[in-house]
Amino acid sequence: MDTRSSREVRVARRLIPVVLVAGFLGSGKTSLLNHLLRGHHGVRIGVIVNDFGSVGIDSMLVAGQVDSTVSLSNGCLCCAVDVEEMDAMLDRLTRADIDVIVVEASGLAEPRTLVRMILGSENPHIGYGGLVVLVDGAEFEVNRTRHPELDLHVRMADLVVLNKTDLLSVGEADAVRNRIGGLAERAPVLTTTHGRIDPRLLFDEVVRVDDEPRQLRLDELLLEQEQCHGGDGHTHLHDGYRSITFTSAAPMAPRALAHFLEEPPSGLYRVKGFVYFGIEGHTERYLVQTVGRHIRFDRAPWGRGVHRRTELVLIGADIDTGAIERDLVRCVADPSADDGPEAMTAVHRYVVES
Ligand SMILES: Nc1nc2c(ncn2[C@@H]2O[C@H](COP(=O)(O)OP(=O)(O)OP(=O)(O)O)[C@@H](O)[C@H]2O)c(=O)[nH]1
Repeated sequence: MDTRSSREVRVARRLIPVVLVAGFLGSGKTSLLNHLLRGHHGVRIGVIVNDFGSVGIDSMLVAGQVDSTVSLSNGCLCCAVDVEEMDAMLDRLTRADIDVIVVEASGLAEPRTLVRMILGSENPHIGYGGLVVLVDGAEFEVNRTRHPELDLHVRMADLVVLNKTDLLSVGEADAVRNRIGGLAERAPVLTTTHGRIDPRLLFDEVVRVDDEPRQLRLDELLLEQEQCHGGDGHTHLHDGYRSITFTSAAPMAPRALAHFLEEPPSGLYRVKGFVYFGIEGHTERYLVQTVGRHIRFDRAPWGRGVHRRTELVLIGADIDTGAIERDLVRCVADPSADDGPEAMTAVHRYVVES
């Protein structure tokens, strides 16, 4: 195993991830969205919000996405938008040459409906990017007493962001973190303020070929300013974000790998890369992308001269990298087990045919 950057694993068919940001009223969704829009100038973010006024217009300008932003001025997103309307919005955004779509749910939205909308979308250009649930650390106990459904939202999350920890003592923060950890089970729980999470957890940095000397764009200038003034640039991000790479020249065992992905280790949020199973009739390159427990495989031929091998990038928070490495080593096929093509059914249930 090595620790090369996730950029080095190239997934041939790029899907635009649709990330859902949910959380009770005032939990910090807009703060998180603004943080993403300001802090990640290399990535073109399309946004669907249910209240345009709640997102700083400056930030929208920073992201250069005013034209392709779809705003819903009335009501919560899940009530106002049915699946077809959502698809129309996603179509509009996917045509706008953007890298990631973030849907900010209203504080009263039902995340399950939104997740279904994304998973049920027929748009071939998008992929499920995960459900991020924000929790107001200072108000969680009060809010969950009044709104017991909040526990369920935390349970459904692929990533929980415990926000507003500046308002808590160390002991209070530990207590609410333990409570959330008990609800969220395996989903990573990030502790932060003002929604400042590492954007690399949610989407990849984009490397653009742009060698021309040119003037800095407004967003780049702002980013520079933020970094000069100790703003929320990358240097202040914390919370044990880790990215590790696993490689294997030996084929992987389909059942074992599928099981690993279905029951991911604690704190693991994303897996991406490609897999070589080497089973007769199934020797193509299996591209894999997971968010939380949502798994997707796409098949593609190996490029000419490309070595058949497995290369995975695994991303999470507070993950036990040694244990994950050992788990993956156990997923390498045992030649004496002689897995036949039927073993591939464990993987094929997650294959999306393009
Ligand atoms: N002290 C403190 N205030 C925060 C933090 N994060 C957000 N806030 C403030 O909390 C208020 C609500 O934050 P928003 O980001 O608007 O929350 P929201 O979830 O988008 O709110 P709704 O759209 O009403 O559901 C704002 O005044 C923020 O400035 C934090 O970590 N600490």
